[in-house]
Amino acid sequence: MTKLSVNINKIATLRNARGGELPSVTEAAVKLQKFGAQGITIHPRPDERHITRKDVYDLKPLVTTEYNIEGNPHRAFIDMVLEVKPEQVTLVPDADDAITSNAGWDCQKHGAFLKEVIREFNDAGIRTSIFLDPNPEMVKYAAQTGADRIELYTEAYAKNYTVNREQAVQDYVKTAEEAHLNGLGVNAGHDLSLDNLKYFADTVPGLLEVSIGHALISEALYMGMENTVQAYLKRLAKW
Ligand SMILES: CC(=O)[C@@H](O)[C@H](O)COP(=O)(O)O
Ligand SMILES: NCC(=O)COP(=O)(O)O
Repeated sequence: MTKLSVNINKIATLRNARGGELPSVTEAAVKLQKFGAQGITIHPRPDERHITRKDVYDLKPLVTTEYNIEGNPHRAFIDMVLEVKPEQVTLVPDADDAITSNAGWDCQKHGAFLKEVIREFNDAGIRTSIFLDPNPEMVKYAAQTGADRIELYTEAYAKNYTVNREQAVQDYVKTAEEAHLNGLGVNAGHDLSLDNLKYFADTVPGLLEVSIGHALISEALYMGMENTVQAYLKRLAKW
């Protein structure tokens, strides 16, 4: 079964537009889980443009499914995650000024650094996942870091899905297969949507979790949160 973790960054983007508490990030997290989300993902960025440090702590007691915190492991991020102790941390090599995540790790180049950081999270009992481009060659280096999982960066898939979906998914299948051979679990995310999710989940072997934010929160504006979460869960169902 592939779990649906809803990324609520965009709820915070909307809230921050006015500086108040509407819409509430915590209320959204509670409702999304009630409507069937099997996890909540956030990506607190250093400039707090959407999720703030306060949100990270406020959400902890309210996420009763699986709490996944994404980010670039600068010292302040590492310390916050160690304090909050989510079920999973996803390491993403974002530049501080990146508009959104735009690349996976070069685990060959940054292997020693990742190994050190991942040991800290492992010691605290927090599952680790590292954001990776669909490149099977990179998997053995990812495995050497001691990470539990990889998260496949699906922007290229989403972009090419409408052009040629068989071709768009190929490298993801190969990378997932290589990950399984190396004992790594496989997550995926970025620009997944109601349109492109089903084919990806049906085709990539052993997909444990998808984290979806931008499209899901946008679709919820039209369809409502409950209908939207249910529609995503249907795309992930195997029967
Ligand atoms: C790690 C990842 O894939 C991202 O999709 C990210 O969580 C989205 O961040 P923004 O919401 O800041 O674009
Ligand atoms: N890890 C990916 C994520 O959390 C959400 O990405 P997106 O759906 O907002 O592109």
